Amino acid sequence: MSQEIWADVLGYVRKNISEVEYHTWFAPVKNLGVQEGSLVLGVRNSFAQEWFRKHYLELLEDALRSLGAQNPQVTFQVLPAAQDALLLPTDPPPAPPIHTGRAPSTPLPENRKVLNPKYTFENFVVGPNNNLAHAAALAVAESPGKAYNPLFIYGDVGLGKTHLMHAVGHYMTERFPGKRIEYVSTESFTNDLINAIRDDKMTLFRNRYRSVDLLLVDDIQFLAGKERTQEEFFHTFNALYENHKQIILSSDRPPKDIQTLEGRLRSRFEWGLITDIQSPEFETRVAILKMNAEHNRINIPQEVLELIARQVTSNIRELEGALMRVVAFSSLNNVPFSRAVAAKALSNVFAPQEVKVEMMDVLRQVAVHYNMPAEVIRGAGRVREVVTARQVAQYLIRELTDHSLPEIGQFFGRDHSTVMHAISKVTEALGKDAELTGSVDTLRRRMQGLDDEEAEA
Ligand SMILES: Nc1ncnc2c1ncn2[C@@H]1O[C@H](COP(=O)(O)OP(=O)(O)OP(=O)(O)O)[C@@H](O)[C@H]1O
Repeated sequence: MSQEIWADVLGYVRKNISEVEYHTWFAPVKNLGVQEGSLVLGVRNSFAQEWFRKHYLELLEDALRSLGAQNPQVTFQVLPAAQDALLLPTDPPPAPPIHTGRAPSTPLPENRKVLNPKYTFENFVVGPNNNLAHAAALAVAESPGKAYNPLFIYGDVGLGKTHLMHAVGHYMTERFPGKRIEYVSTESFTNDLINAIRDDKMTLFRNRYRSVDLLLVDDIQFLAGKERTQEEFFHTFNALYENHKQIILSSDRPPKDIQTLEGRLRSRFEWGLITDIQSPEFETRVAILKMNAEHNRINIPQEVLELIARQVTSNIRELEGALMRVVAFSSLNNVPFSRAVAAKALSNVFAPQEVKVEMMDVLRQVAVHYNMPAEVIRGAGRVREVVTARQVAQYLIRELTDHSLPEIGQFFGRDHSTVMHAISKVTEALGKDAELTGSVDTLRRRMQGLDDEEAEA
């Protein structure tokens, strides 16, 4: 996690100094972690150490302040191995952290280059919001070119489309060493095409994209309106498809909603399987945070993770960012994790939750939604509709309030295991039962004070 803090600091620094300065001074710096609230940076020699103290200390402190440090501290240490090195060419920046323990057996350098090491199936938390997309991706990884071709995954930003595509790539690299994988965004595909036309290198371009075993194309919605690219992609698609090579496409919307997409491409996109990823529900968000914390060996209490999961509800990239902020805040201020610390760390980024939802609020809303008296929901009735409303109420109370399972149980005159059962019933049905999923979403929005228009913005 200290790598993420450092990445954030570097991002801040980069915006405030010139590129030349950045590469000369910051690229060679080694992040040595946060110790007792102080960011420790390894520099090459004592000259650099002095230079940093004089010229960049304030900037670094500002960067830490933007992460929530109240009394920002930076310490510079001269790296032993580099003590006598001159200020000569810089090291490459550190590789992104690799979270998975398994390394590909015979890694293909080019595959490794294109795939994010973090984006594996092992690191993908499966929930009702993404289980179909996950299952489809796994099926494709196991029998590429045979299960579903193409596999078309769509969903809003930051929900794991790229992660799943790369996971198939990693899986294939491990299972079938020697297979060629190409991952490309639609934008890069377009740029490559433009360059190939300009430089008269179309044969090379075609060979590159038509000789792969797995082609992953991100953000295919950007094909809209690009006729020449669509034409070329059409031929690429056909060549691969006819040779039973796997194609996976991602988009922010289903093919039928991509405007100005040629009919022949649209119909091809619909040949295989179209699957979507929805926003994760509370339990999945907590599970994702938990996995992230464990990978980074951070021991963070469940209740703190739950608070973060309540703040960030739709985008997983932002959810991870929020965890990073909480970790940064607590380590830079040298205070242990707590709900209060987390709330403070996130208060600059997210509006504090204005209304504190109470159990009774949830029950009332559920009663209105299902058109039955609140007391009936709380009562002992076993009629199916009543049981469903009761389970939804318990599920939402757990998600939207801070009450524990025994407290919720008491509120309904039941014990905590009944509540646990209700929650797992609803969790199981989400994504499968459209009516129930719709009810839960509507109720959640209503209670978070979002009307539908705002929620979609
Ligand atoms: N189910 C999941 N389990 C664990 N991490 C996830 C999951 N889904 C998404 N993530 C993480 O969330 C971040 C965003 O995911 P990703 O980049 O795949 O989103 P995306 O849908 O491709 O977004 P965009 O449309 O912006 O490209 C990544 O760090 C990814 O690892």
